[in-house]
Amino acid sequence: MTPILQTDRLGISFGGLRAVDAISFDALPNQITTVIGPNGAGKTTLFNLISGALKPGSGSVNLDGRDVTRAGPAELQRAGLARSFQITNLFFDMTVRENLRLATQVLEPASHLMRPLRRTGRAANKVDELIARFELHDKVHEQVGYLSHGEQRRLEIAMCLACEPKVLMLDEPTQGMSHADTEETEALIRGLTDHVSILLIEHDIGIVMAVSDHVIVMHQGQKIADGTPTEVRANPAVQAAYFGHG
Ligand SMILES: Nc1ncnc2c1ncn2[C@@H]1O[C@H](COP(=O)(O)OP(=O)(O)OP(=O)(O)O)[C@@H](O)[C@H]1O
Repeated sequence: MTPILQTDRLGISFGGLRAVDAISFDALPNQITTVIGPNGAGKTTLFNLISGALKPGSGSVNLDGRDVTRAGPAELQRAGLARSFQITNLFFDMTVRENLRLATQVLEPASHLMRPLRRTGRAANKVDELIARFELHDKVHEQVGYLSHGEQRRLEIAMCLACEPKVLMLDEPTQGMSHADTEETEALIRGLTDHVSILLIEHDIGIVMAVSDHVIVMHQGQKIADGTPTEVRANPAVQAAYFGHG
């Protein structure tokens, strides 16, 4: 299977610290690829390099067969990469439907951009599809500021899907959620893989084991293991670095 996303010896240093050290991995289409590792391992920095927030010092990133190593966030979005920034992309004084409608605006032809939002067409259909998929029917007219934390985080993921990305990057999507919300979100994320490939950062090993197809383990900037959740959990180097015993 051809990878949807690939990094090749991707790296960056901050002063003398090699925060991401020659990381190569493949993410396959319609799979969940999860990056794990102890605090400070370099996971967020790796995400920043892939999503164009940081320019790499070395190596390359390839998205669906295209070299996107030096692309900025806007160009990466057009190329099919979406990254959830937790709930920071939401407009809290607008309704759920208004938030989704704004996020889907990118699907409108450029000639429509300065016109009032249309109630029909591709973008409006996308809003309806997202409302159904994320089970937001009874929340559509609610102001986002009044939603629960779990609902806000799910809405943020829905908004990332509005531009129909090929790869969705999620950084601890269930952080701060109740147990029930976490289980619901886990199932939801799993269900998204029929449309999108997912790159995940996750600390909770239970979630990692439950949702991942493929796990990449980082430690001190380096990749120390790469495999299925079961393979990675059985790896002595991972147990030593990540679980604190060998
Ligand atoms: N902009 C920066 N300038 C200097 N050092 C940085 C910068 N960003 C990250 N670092 C350092 O790089 C290393 C990797 O940090 P990073 O945030 O990527 O780790 P992480 O695996 O995401 O950790 P956590 O799980 O705690 O979020 C850490 O030692 C961190 O202090």
